Amino acid sequence: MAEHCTNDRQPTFSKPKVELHVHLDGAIRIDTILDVAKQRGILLPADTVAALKGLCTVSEPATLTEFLGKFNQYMHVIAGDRKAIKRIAYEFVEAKAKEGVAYVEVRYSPHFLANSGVEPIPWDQKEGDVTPDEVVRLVNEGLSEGEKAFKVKARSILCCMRHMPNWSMEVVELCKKYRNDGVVAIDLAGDESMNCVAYPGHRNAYEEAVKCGIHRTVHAGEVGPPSVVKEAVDVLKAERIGHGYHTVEDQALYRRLLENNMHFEICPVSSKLTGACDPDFTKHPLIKFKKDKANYSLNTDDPLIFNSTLDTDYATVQKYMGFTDEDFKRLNINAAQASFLPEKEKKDLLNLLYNAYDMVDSTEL
Ligand SMILES: O=c1[nH]cnc2c1ncn2[C@H]1C[C@H](O)[C@@H](CO)O1
Repeated sequence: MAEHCTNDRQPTFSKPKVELHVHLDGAIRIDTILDVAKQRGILLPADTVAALKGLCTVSEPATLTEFLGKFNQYMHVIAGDRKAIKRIAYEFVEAKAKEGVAYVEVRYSPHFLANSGVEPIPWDQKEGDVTPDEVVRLVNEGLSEGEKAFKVKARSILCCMRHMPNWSMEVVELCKKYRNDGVVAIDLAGDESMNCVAYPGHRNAYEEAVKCGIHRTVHAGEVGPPSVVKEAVDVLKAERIGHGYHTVEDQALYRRLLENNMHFEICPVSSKLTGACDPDFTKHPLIKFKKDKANYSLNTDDPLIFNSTLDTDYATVQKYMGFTDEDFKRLNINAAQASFLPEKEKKDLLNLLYNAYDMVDSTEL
């Protein structure tokens, strides 16, 4: 995209930000993929940053299915490698610090990074000994070391995958096991255009999450119809909606979610390049969300694949949707309020934002 952020200019919104929707495996550095491939003796179809970037990124609007295919290019390099898994988590926090993020919730599928105790073994890997459980421990370690090194608060969300309902119960068990080690919620990601209705495996996992007080978000209404959003809210008891653009096509549902102050995790650049929304940003549903004072955040989703940074998203909505600094403050405060942090930590985060934004309290906006 033409309006990409470069490091030599001021960010669109230079105050501390909160990011709630970003995939760890969609946020890996290209040079790290090359480096790990070299170390592991894995031959890639490209051996320079520029060439590999060409294979891993989408620059023109595609479909969600085509976009998800990009993960096939590199996931086998990182999956099943303990050092690499920890490294991508650590480097992720470093990248967020550079973007001015004060708090981030990063999500991933533990099964997609494992090569043992997962059926089927993903990415055509040979069986090894890195289980989904160990993946979570390694990511927790990388995030926690990153937090200390880069002064960014980082928590994680574990993803169930739409096409893999048999993994979901284990995902919620991992959320329970690691709830005191940085895991704050469960998510349901993957190809909503192919699996519209959540399988019983997902429903059971979310029921268990409700029972155990595990926070819940669901990818819904990204490319799928409003009925997926309705199911996410009414059946899976989602507390936040990942994307949710197509909610606006069901007036009654949209009104209800506005009244209930449902939080939408909006990813502008992603929504164009996955074909989720009209590529003309001046027709984006976010304009309606903004007009209606909906509760939403701005997020990168998969910065590796979109060749973007958080600033790309901020610059896009500033340029095409008239977002101002006041709008950015308001949406970041909403993001902090919708975060899955415990109340005391949420309050601290909100105070950090109020101070940085020269605000006394939330009633100012
Ligand atoms: O935008 C997305 N929609 C649905 N699924 C997604 C999106 N971005 C990434 N994913 C999938 C692919 C990843 O491997 C997985 C876990 O992070 O989640």
